[in-house]
Amino acid sequence: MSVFTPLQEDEIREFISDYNLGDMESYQGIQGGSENTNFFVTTASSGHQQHWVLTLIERGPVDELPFFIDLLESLHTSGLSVPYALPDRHQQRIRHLKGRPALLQPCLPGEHPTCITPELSHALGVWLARMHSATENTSLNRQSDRSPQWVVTQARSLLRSHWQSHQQWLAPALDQLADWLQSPPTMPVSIIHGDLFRDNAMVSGNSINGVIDFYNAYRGWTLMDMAICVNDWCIDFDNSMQPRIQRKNIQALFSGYRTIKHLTPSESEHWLSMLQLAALRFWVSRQQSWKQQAATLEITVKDPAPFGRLFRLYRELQLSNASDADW
Ligand SMILES: Nc1ncnc2c1ncn2[C@@H]1O[C@H](COP(=O)(O)OP(=O)(O)OP(=O)(O)O)[C@@H](O)[C@H]1O
Ligand SMILES: N[C@@H](CCO)C(=O)O
Repeated sequence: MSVFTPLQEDEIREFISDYNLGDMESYQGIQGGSENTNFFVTTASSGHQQHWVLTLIERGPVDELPFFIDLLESLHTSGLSVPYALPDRHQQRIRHLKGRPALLQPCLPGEHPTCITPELSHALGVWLARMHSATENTSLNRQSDRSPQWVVTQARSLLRSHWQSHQQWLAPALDQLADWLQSPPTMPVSIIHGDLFRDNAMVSGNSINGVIDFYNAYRGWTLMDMAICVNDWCIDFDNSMQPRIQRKNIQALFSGYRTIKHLTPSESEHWLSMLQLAALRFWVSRQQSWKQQAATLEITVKDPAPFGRLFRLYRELQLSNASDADW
């Protein structure tokens, strides 16, 4: 469920009336999210319908909302389709409803992708490169609360509690990642999405209509965004739940990215470490959500295990000295 704070029709109608969008025609709570309360809202003015998403921010970094509002405004201004916060008639973008910060954003058309093709992967690469180019030289800044060091520290703690059965291979893998982070490589940075899974993209066929849910965005390695996308979009799991790398989709994602941005030798050198870090990041965060939310039946908790298997696969590739050409 994702309507944590129910709203009455009158409350939504009054909220919408501050935006000069005409009459509210309909509204509907959105199921499926796990962080915030979202409603689809349709307005009509002079027979022209428009579709919006009303979000009540329930948790997360509320103090940092101005960063997210500025980021989305900046991406929107750069021509990227994102849910920027619409200003009301008083030029307020962040408002309050039922005691929570509330935003009204355009509803992006399309669906979350299910079938990932090389063409769609190429389009994703282009989209990522456009976002990175748009933000690399801005003053926008935010530190991640899930930094690489945080990921390794949390993983070591989980190794002692929930992941003891992985001790033999995982302990040295974490030591190696920690060593790598002791002298982090110099690689390009920008504001990155940080969570661009399939369920944070809206697509039609092989086109990306837009990207949503920027609440994990921060200034960091652009290669991390590539790795997060590859791990969700370009990996399938076979019948025995083992990860299978979809190489054509990875190549297409990179070729799309390269139409706008170059990759540096340092990025090529550290790609396998970045894939590991990205897999570990979500193995850790899903395991923590599992612990925290197992008792909350209303929230769908995603299975951490696939990211553990993926991290292990990358570790084995690293130990076998696999070159890019081998996989
Ligand atoms: N601007 C938008 N345009 C179209 N659909 C949207 C938009 N915002 C949200 N949605 C829909 O609502 C769903 C939940 O939104 P969102 O992912 O932002 O919620 P959340 O609670 O932060 O969820 P989670 O963190 O679990 O992804 C999305 O998967 C999408 O289907
Ligand atoms: N995309 C994340 C959840 C939201 O951060 C995951 O699949 O674990």
